[in-house]
Amino acid sequence: MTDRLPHEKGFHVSWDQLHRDARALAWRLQGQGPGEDGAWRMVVAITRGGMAPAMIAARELDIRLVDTISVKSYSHQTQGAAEIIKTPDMDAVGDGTGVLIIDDLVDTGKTLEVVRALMPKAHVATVYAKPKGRPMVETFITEVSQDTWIFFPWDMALQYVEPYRGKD
Ligand SMILES: O=P(O)(O)OC[C@H]1O[C@H](OP(=O)(O)OP(=O)(O)O)[C@H](O)[C@@H]1O
Ligand SMILES: O=c1[nH]c(=O)c2nc[nH]c2[nH]1
Ligand SMILES: [Mg+2]
Repeated sequence: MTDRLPHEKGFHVSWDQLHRDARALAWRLQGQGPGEDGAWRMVVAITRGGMAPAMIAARELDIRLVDTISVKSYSHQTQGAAEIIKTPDMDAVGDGTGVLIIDDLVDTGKTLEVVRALMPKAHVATVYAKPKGRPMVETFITEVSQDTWIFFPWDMALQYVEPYRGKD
């Protein structure tokens, strides 16, 4: 086992940055819904990564109806087939009109492929997007290259690093 990750680039996101970017996403979505005054009816967070940005966006957009969909596809950084293991309340979702689906990021788009099939009329928004999955998302904030791994604050901890001098 190596302590280096098999990805060329890392994009490290702090809690503060995530909060700012999720609020920017909400700002972009505000008034774009199909309801009166462009309101959205409901938020569906894709667990687990979508829950933090969904909570922040729901707060900013004053949406009280929030549900989750659980999709399992990655084990660490290796992807398998995407599978829905828990659906939201489909009576509330209906055909998806006025529903905002929120995730932290789209990478290959496989997760969103199965989510979209369940709620075809919903609006899909992610905070971050990689080029391959970008066509699966209607609204996003920041794009990173396909060979970048995004590190989220819930997967990291502050730790001591050696100064540059003395490393070699
Ligand atoms: O576009 P894709 O290639 O499908 O990848 C994107 C998905 O992968 C990650 O979730 P993951 O399945 O790792 O689960 P988690 O949110 O519970 O960490 C991320 O949060 C997205 O949901
Ligand atoms: O934390 C993560 N960062 C990523 O870049 C990514 N891509 C798929 N799934 C991911 N999870
Ligand atoms: Mg996820």
